Amino acid sequence: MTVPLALPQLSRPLSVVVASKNGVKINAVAAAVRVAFPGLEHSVRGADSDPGVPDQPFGDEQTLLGAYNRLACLAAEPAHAGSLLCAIEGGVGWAAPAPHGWGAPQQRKAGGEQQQQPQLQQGAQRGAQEDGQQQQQQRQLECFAWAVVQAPGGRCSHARSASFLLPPAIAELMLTEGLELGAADDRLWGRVKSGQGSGTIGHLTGGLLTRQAYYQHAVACALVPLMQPAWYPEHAGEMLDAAAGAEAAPPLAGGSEEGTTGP
Ligand SMILES: O=P(O)(O)OP(=O)(O)OP(=O)(O)OC[C@H]1O[C@@H](n2cnc3c(O)ncnc32)[C@H](O)[C@@H]1O
Repeated sequence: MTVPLALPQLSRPLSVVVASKNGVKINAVAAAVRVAFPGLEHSVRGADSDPGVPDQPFGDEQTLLGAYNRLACLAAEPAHAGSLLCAIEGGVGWAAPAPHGWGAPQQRKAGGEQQQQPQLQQGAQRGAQEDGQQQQQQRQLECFAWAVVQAPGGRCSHARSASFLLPPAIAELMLTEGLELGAADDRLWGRVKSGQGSGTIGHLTGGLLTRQAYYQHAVACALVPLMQPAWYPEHAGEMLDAAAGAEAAPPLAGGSEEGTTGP
């Protein structure tokens, strides 16, 4: 049994602001909002933002920070009060290691069944450490993104995209020449601004999964608490605030209208 979506009842169209001018990100957010809140009247626009991390973030921590920094830029703009704010940051990092003993085929062949016994005895932690080092030695990179949303009421929620292994040739260009993923993709495959088109994932999957669709899922996942406030009590009322905004907010103590929110 699926849980019905909780569509916010708004007195005016929901304003959605995306922390990027990259059409891929704007379209990904627009598509996610359409799916998350079907039939809800809304507008979507992109705005400049500063991730405050290297142009090519490395690892989850830096990439998530970049997404939150972008969001902070939007939140600092008074004109965005009462809007749903969304930020996406693309990152790369060391590929997640396979369980101990599953890293390289030659290891499995060499160890055979005996190889599995030490795994149980030594525990997962040592295996993970060894294989983590192995990923670095093998210079295997994965690509992923973090999506962050801030409800009109101010509460944030984030989600990580799926990840995929980057081809060794791309990883080498990034690790040895310091290229961003988009630049490495363009160089290797003779493309132009691939990050604003189908993206590396689009190229590698023959269009089966584009960068936009890939990001749309991450944004939809970040929106889950806002789609189901009954199941996430901390998010209850966060979307309704958009409607409460300037028109319906009660006056502050003393009768002043100052401090009410709204575009
Ligand atoms: O205008 P902004 O929002 O900054 O868009 P961007 O694509 O440059 O922003 P990110 O910071 O999210 O991405 C970091 C880098 O990773 C690149 N990148 C990430 N995913 C990619 C993909 O699937 N295909 C190509 N490049 C990608 C991107 O082009 C950047 O060089």
